[in-house]
Amino acid sequence: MQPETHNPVSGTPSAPEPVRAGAAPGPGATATAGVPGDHISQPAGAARDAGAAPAGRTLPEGEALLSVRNVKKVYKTDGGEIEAVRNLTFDLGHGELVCLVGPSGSGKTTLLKVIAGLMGATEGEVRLDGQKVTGPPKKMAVVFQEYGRSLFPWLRVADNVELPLKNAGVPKAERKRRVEEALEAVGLSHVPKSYPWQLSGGMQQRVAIARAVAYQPEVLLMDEPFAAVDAQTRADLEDLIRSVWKKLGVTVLFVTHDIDESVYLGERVIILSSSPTVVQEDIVIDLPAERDQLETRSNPRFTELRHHVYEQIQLAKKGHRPDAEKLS
Ligand SMILES: Nc1ncnc2c1ncn2[C@@H]1O[C@H](COP(=O)(O)OP(=O)(O)OP(=O)(O)O)[C@@H](O)[C@H]1O
Repeated sequence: MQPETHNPVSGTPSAPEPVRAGAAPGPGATATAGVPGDHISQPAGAARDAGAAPAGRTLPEGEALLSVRNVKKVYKTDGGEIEAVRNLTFDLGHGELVCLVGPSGSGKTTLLKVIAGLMGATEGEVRLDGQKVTGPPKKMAVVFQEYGRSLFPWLRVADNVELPLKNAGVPKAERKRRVEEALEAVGLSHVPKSYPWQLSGGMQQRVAIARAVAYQPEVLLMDEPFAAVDAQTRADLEDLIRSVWKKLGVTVLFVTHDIDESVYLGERVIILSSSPTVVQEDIVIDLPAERDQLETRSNPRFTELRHHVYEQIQLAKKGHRPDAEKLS
C-alpha cells in the first residue's frame, strides 16, 4: 500500500506530512504547502519532463552549487556488468546540509565517488559551480569512514591537517592560522603534536574532519564518517558537523545508513531506492535549526520524519520503486 505520506502536498500546519523537495505532484503544485520552516522547496517538478525518471529537487540553471544529472554507473566486472546506479538527478544549493540514505548496496558510495571525481559516470554528469566534474575538484573535500586509513600515521595531528594546504600552495602563516582554527573547531587544539595512533577513534575522525575544514572546501562530502565510532562519540560528532556547517557555511552532502542520523543532521534527506538506484524521495527536514540530541530527538516532528524515512527505506528494501511502471 502506498503510504499516506507519499502525497507531497497533504501537510497541514497542525499535522504536517513530510515535504518532498523535488518530486512532481502535478501541474502547478508546490512542495511547500502549509508546512512551517520550509525554506528550500520550489515549485515541484520544475526541471522534470513528463515521463522522466524520478528526480530529487532541482534548481533553476545557475543557482545550484552541485548538480547531479541523470547519473548512471555500471561497473564492468569479470562476472558481467553491475548497474550500481541507474539514474540520479538532484541539486544542492549553496550552504545546504543534505543527507543521503538508502538500503545497503543502493550505490551511495558509488555516487559519492562519482561526485568527488574519483571515477567517471557511465552516463550523465556532475557539475560543480557550473563546471563539469572530470577529476577531483579543488573546491571539494571528502571524509571517509575509514579514518585509520585516511590519516598519515607518521605525521603529527597538525601536520596531517596542514598537508593538503601545503599541496595547494597556501602560504605558511595562513596555513598555521587555518590549522589552529580547524583544530579548535573540532576540539583538538590540545593535541597538535600527537600522532594519530595515540588518539581514540573518535579523535582520529575529528582530525580527518579538521583537515577537510582547514582546506575550506565549497563542498564537503562525507561517506558514513561516523560508522566506526561508539554511540556517544557519534552524537558528539553529529553536533560537531552541524556547528562547523553553520559556522563556515560549507555545503555538505552526508551519506549515512542511519535513519535517525539523517533526520537529526539534515536540512533535507534524499532517499535512494534499492538497486538499480533512482531517487525514491527527496524531503525537507522542517525541524528547528538549533538541534539538540535530547530535545530534537524527542520532538514529535522528529518522530514523524524518522518514521517516514524508515517506512520509505523498508519499501525500498522490499523492491518498491517510484518508477515501477517504467521498469521492465
Ligand atoms: N568497484 C566495484 N566493482 C564492481 N562492483 C562494485 C564496485 N563497487 C561497488 N560495486 C557494486 O555496486 C553496488 C553499489 O555499491 P555501493 O558500495 O556503492 O553501495 P552502498 O549503498 O554504498 O552500500 P553500503 O550501504 O552497503 O555501503 C553493489 O552492488 C556493489 O557490489
